[in-house]
Amino acid sequence: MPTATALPPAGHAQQPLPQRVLVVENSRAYTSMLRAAIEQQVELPVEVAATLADAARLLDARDDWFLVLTGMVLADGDRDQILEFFAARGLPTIVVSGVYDEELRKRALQQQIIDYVLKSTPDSLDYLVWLVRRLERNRRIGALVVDDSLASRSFIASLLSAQGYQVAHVADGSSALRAVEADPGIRLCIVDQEMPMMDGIELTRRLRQLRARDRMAVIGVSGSSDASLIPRFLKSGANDFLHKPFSREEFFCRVSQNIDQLELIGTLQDLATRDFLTGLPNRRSFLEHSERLLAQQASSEVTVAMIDIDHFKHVNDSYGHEAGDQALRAMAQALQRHTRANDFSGRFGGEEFCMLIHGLDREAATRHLEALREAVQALEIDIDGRPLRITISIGACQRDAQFPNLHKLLGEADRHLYLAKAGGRNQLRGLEPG
Ligand SMILES: Nc1nc2c(ncn2[C@@H]2O[C@H](COP(=O)(O)OP(=O)(O)OP(=O)(O)O)[C@@H](O)[C@H]2O)c(=O)[nH]1
Repeated sequence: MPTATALPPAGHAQQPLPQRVLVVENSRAYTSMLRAAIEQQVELPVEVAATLADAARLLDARDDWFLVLTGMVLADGDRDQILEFFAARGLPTIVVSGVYDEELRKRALQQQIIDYVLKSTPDSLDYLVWLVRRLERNRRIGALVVDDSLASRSFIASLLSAQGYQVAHVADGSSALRAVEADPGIRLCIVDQEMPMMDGIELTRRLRQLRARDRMAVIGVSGSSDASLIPRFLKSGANDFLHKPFSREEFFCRVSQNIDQLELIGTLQDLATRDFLTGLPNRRSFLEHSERLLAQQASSEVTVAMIDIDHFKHVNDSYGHEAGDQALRAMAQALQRHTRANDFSGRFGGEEFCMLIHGLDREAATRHLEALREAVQALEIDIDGRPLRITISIGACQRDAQFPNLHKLLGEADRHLYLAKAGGRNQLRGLEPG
């Protein structure tokens, strides 16, 4: 039986995570710049202590500390005492030092200190802001270490845990494939090459069949001096490669860079597929997703609904464009609340929304859409103390032999939407019996 030591499942942090950052530093000018940068750019609360005694008092007073950034020149402790003080508390700690001292840097990095940053470099503030944001986000990212050597995988897992990741580790390729299949929260896999049964390159190839490069980073590791390993790993779908032995710093830089890249791709994908104002999928995304859902649900009942806010021009004209935007956001939230787990909705454009419902017959789909219409009618949107009410008209169409594809369904739903408007608005058309 393979040895598989899985730490808590990755990617499912339910409880609110600690948010507070402590800056321990005696230079007021630097402290206030650092505090402002973290509070404004990362939006985390920051508190400041000038001495170890201050730090102890603040740390003891609450239990929601996430991170410490400490200087090395404090009135009540020398460098060793400072390092020991924070190491003993077990809090993730970054050393921010005024002078470069190679000996101190080495010692600091051995003490489970996350990083040693020289504050005199011109971009140290930017780097620290990036680092704090990275560590904050890592806590919601699952990482998997695959290595048949317990010592090696425990070491890599401990490096990742120190950077905040939710880490699991397994001893072989088959367990790794099962873990990734079971947990969509795993976004990083560190894969050793030399493993019996399935080597790292083969595992990477199989991992790629489960999850694409833009959803999970795979980093190969090996102590072998075989120069062909790196290109073979990369050609099999790895994002990067690390040669053993590597330093903690190199490991951190490589992993962070790969995760940064995944997040950047995610942001670009969001920009391309989400509507900026409401956060709902946009027209293109709705059409693509619906085509896929329709193909998958070839046999079940499918309803397409076009939903349009009534007299929306009047909302803009009477309350202002900003109020109109607020109404669109409120409408989008109501729509999301009425979108069941396997259904899909989006903003089609302007004040027009759409929904794809599956598995409901005409009667049930009618009840579902009527409930949405009534929920929107009951909304009271607060516009600077003035309540704004809106209604919606809905045109719907169920898939059958006459309307077999998305194009025809949307066309017919749109025709019924027009009838709903012409019939007096605030009503649903298209699902009447007979
Ligand atoms: N505030 C705001 N208004 C928008 C946005 N997109 C479109 N609109 C406005 O939505 C209004 C749509 O008006 P019409 O298409 O004439 O329809 P209507 O007034 O809703 O009337 P009926 O649909 O016939 O009930 C226009 O005034 C657009 O300027 C947006 O993103 N924000």
